[in-house]
Amino acid sequence: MRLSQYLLPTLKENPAEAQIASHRLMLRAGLIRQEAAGIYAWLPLGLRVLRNVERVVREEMDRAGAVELLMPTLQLAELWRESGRYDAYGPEMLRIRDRHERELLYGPTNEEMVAEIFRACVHSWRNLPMTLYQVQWKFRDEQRPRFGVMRGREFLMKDAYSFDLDEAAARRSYQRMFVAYLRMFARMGLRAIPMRAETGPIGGDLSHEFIVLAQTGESAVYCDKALLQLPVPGEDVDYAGDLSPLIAQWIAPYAATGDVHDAARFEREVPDAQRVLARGIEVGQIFYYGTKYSLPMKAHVTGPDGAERPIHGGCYGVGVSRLLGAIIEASHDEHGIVWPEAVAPYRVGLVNLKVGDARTDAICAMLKDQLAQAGTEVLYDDTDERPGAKFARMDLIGLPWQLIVGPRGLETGTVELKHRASSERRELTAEAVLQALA
Ligand SMILES: Nc1ncnc2c1ncn2[C@@H]1O[C@H](COS(=O)(=O)NC(=O)[C@@H](N)CS)[C@@H](O)[C@H]1O
Repeated sequence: MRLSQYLLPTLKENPAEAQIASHRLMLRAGLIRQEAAGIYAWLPLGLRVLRNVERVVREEMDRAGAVELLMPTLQLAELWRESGRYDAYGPEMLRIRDRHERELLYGPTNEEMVAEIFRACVHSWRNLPMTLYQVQWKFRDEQRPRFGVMRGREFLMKDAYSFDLDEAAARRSYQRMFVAYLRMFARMGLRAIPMRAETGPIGGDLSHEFIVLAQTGESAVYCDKALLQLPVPGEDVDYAGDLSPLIAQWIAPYAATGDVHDAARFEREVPDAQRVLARGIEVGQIFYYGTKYSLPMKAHVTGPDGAERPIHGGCYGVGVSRLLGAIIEASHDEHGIVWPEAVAPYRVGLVNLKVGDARTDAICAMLKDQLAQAGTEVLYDDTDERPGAKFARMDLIGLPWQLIVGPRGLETGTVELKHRASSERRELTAEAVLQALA
């Protein structure tokens, strides 16, 4: 992609309204633009990252056996009257009337709707276990949207819902999602810690939040340092097997957010040197809620004994748009964003220091084509701005690699390859660069 034909409205100054690094950097790097309080336009570079985060989430959900569908953002109010949550949900719910005066709402979550789809389509225990998921925009009319996409009003969520014959089976579905969450956040370069959590408006009696440690996080975090060193399950993890021993490793050490923290227990169980007191960002939350929705919504199946019974359910949410903020909070420096390779919008920023010079133009064209053939996405800075401005912008948008082509380097037949995260620079021949990036 040529920068001269791209939309990348970077900002020199820190916007006054941005209080945390990720909000500042997402605006300055031209990833998003606020259209209303808590409502953002996703500009080209930000959208590429959002799609990459979605890809990692989908891959791990699919690996764990979940099946993707897509539900509408608009829902009938009567669906929420069936579960009794319509009035209980409160002012966060955006209520809409259509031209026929029918009561609709912009979905903050989809437990009722997925139960309606399930009860219409599935009637036998032979179809279970089943976990359905979607990646869909949600609306919650937060009283104080803030920190950019971290607490928005319209935001992108992966929400999954499991359906099982009984509690034991439902807990196994819960364990599969727990492991899938450990994997997906690790692949995004994050260390997300599972913590027991309150269940709130979603309900149920078992829930874990997945928290990424960050100074600016909204949640207070107390945990055993052991949790920061546990190995994340590999891609060969056996989802059909018993995940209990693996899960036990992750829930044995003390971990709690401020609202459920037991100070006495923390002091008793965790040696001083192992105690972590930090702040964190909730990037995902999973719930087991049994028959909370299947009873009122009559989501039943016929069991092996021929009797009808309500399914046992759970739901599993990931803040897909929030993750861009969380990743930046966890991975930036004084020059800007440092994207992990798995989610970076482009892998290489190719900088031509003398656009219009036949030799630099030719080398850049060759490198861009060769890298594209090798499957490496390149953002080509073919603008005629000064080198200093080009370097600063490349550092700000945080692509993993910078490939700098200038007349002086070409005198000695070399180009410069810079690794953004380590700032390590190497003068290499074009061939060596292609090898290094293979
Ligand atoms: N206002 C918001 N802005 C951005 N992300 C949010 C917001 N509210 C929640 N999230 C993200 O969405 C995730 C799931 O939200 S939730 O309320 O915990 N869970 C649910 O809604 C369940 N229905 C999941 S299936 C949260 O862990 C958080 O990462």
